[in-house]
Amino acid sequence: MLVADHLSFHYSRCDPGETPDFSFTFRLAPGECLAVSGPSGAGKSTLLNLLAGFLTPSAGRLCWLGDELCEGPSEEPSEELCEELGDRPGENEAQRESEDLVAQPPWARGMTTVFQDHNLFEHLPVWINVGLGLAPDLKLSDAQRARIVDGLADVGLGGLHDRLPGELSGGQQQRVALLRSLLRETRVLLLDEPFSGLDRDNREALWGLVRRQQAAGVAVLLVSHDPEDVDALAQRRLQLLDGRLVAT
Ligand SMILES: Nc1ncnc2c1ncn2[C@@H]1O[C@H](COP(=O)(O)OP(=O)(O)OP(=O)(O)O)[C@@H](O)[C@H]1O
Repeated sequence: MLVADHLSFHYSRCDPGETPDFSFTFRLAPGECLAVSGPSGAGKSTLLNLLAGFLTPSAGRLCWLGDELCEGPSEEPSEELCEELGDRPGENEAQRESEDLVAQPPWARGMTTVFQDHNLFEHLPVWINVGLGLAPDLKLSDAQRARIVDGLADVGLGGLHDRLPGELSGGQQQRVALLRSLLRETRVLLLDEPFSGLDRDNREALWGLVRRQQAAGVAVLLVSHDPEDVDALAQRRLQLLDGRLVAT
């Protein structure tokens, strides 16, 4: 279970009132897909960046199956979270007061993020871009090479292994980026509008890959405005309003 308990943040360069004080509380089970929507500027990217560890919260806690990913210095955990973690309320209070923030770096969190921009390596061919998701040193086993070939075929890029990203359309680049993330061993997948601009066939193929991850126990947080994507994948949905996640 991924548990965010009053995970809080404020952009320090912003005046009070200019952006909300963000405070995120939710849980996400292994194999579950939670969809998050909200108006532009509501804080969806901020939420993903806090979960992934690219932003540092000012308070609150983030845990995966009792493993502390991030613990803020001042916030006392809710009774609900204590129950989940087997702590007693107040038990760690003295210790927490004397500590600074404890946060695991992004690479240690077991999370994979697919951003709206594709983040592909422009000088490397498609199959290597995908392979980097499986083995950063590119020492790929035969089984891993086969997964790349099968995965590229699954997302309709079967003949394009050796192309450079600049030789692909925007939608094709998006599929390469998504495939790279979906083939990675991960426990939480953070998806930021991952299917926008793709046609129905390609979206369905990618939904299939996400569902396969869920079946393997990967928890998915899907930021999307598209009701079809949400209906296809999400078991639960929340809205982001005024810096808080609320039931839709
Ligand atoms: N680096 C930053 N410094 C100051 N304010 C920021 C920064 N990044 C985002 N913000 C502000 O924080 C708020 C939330 O931004 P965020 O990008 O998380 O929203 P979003 O819901 O992802 O928006 P969109 O749907 O338009 O991508 C906005 O008011 C934005 O202007």
